[in-house]
Amino acid sequence: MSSRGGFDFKTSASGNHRAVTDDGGIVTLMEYMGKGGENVGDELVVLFSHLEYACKRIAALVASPFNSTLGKTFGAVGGSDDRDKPKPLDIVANDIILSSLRKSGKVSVMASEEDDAPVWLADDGPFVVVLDPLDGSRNIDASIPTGTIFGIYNRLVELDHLPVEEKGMLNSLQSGSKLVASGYVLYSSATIMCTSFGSGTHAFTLDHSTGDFILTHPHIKISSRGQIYSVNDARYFDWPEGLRRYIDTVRQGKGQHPKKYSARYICSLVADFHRTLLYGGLAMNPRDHLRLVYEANPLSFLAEQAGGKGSDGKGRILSLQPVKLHQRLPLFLGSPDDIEELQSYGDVQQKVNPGYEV
Ligand SMILES: O=P(O)(O)OC[C@H]1O[C@](O)(COP(=O)(O)O)[C@@H](O)[C@@H]1O
Repeated sequence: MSSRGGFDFKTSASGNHRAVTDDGGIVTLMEYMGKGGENVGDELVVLFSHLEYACKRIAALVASPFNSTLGKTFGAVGGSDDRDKPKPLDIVANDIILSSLRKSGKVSVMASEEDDAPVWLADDGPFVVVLDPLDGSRNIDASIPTGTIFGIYNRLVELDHLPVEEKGMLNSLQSGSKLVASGYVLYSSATIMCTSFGSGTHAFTLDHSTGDFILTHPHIKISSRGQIYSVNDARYFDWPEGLRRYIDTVRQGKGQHPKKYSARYICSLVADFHRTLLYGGLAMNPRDHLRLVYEANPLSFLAEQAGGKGSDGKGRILSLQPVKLHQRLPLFLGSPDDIEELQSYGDVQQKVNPGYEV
């Protein structure tokens, strides 16, 4: 048994850790963040308690028998013709999170993949939240896993004097290296919140009987190499030469790691990344598709905190300065040695993007 952050960690025969209190009890997310654990500060705890509540509502919604109607895309929402139509689930998820963050009083601005511009919430909110409320929502009707991705920054107080629109935008365009915390919530057979406050990556599993997120995966360590690559393989003929050579090499077991790699692709970023964190290897989307602010930065932060890497195929994601809120880029996440080997092929970013239909 070892001790970290005020809690003891028991190691099972399989090598997994489980956090326990002195009296053998379990550790909830709120306890872990609080004074007996990481002590991240009361304001962040309040923010997380609201985010946690919102994500539990989304978890219930994606598992609801009524979401087969809710999940359908009805085109633009908001016009008078749309008044009685159900909203797509990613818009509903966005509304749920916005309302929770507003109630927390701890968020000055929220920038969401679903909104054209950041939404200013409270002048004195200490934090900025960027998020993708329901990634992978195209999978909902087949009950394939989806997820919420979020990043949290401090409000830049030196910008307080600027007009709301301007300071909202500049606060939301902070570099990933300034993240205070980030995370995702995976809605799958289990609902899992995986998060980092800058000292390791930890996953908490929702206990539906109590409504608490329980620490189940403290200090996740991604293996230096894996044996799995995750990519939309049907795009092979649109890939650049370097990426084709890399994938051809590792699937034949002729790479630096002399093992034949296997392919896995759920086409739901949170699920593909979660598997990669736990099993190692690479999760990638080589075309300009995923968003720097809402997806690449928060997930790269988690990858690095677990000992892995987040790259755009050339260099470190967290060192990039976002210039546009909805900026898209190629994304490669995973085991450090696998990412380095991939980058050594040079030409791995997909330049052509012909507009795929599925
Ligand atoms: O079509 P591709 O290139 O395989 O992209 C799939 C990726 O797109 C996503 O569905 C996100 O796309 P959206 O932001 O358009 O929903 C990810 O969950 C998934 O990893």
